Amino acid sequence: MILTGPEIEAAVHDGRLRIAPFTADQVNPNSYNVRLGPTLITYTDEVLDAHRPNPTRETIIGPGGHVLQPDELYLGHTLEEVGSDTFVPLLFGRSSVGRLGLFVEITAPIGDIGFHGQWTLMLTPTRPLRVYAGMKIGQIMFFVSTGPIDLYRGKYQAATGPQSSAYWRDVTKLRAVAS
Ligand SMILES: O=c1ccn([C@H]2C[C@H](O)[C@@H](COP(=O)(O)OP(=O)(O)OP(=O)(O)O)O2)c(=O)[nH]1
Repeated sequence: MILTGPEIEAAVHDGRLRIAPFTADQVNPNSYNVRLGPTLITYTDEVLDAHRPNPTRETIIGPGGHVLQPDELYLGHTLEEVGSDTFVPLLFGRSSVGRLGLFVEITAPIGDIGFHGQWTLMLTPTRPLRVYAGMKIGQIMFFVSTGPIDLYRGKYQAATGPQSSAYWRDVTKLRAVAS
């Protein structure tokens, strides 16, 4: 089951859902529109290494916006902190943004129950596209869960701003367990 707009609003008011900042005009019939935050990061190495941290360069989107280039992966973030200890959040693009050829996530729309923070957006344009900080870029849906809840304690908890891949932490952890 998916939360309807009025139920999203009710859940924010009674604390089952945390969206900060929250405004009623971002509520959709069955999702909440999230806005693009001002910070983008891009990887600087030509070849990325899944087993190591990869260096990044930061760009702050100015008042005139910033043109995203195809063949580049931009990690952006939501302005809002969104999370719930009750519901399962799923992030998608907005249709109007998809119609401009922009993907806002790559194969990983699922949020964990218990994750709280700004969401990292994986922005990949299909052609050059000027984006603006504060634009309503994506939407998050909330699913009712069933079964006991084991809250998220993962690598991206309490994220502020775009988070580069911490996959390397999985590898470090595996090596520590193996040794
Ligand atoms: O596009 C997305 C998808 C998810 N998240 C957040 C919410 C989610 O709860 C958290 C972790 O996502 P996931 O479980 O897919 O990451 P992981 O690579 O499995 O890391 P972990 O081991 O921390 O779970 O990242 C984002 O910021 N952006």
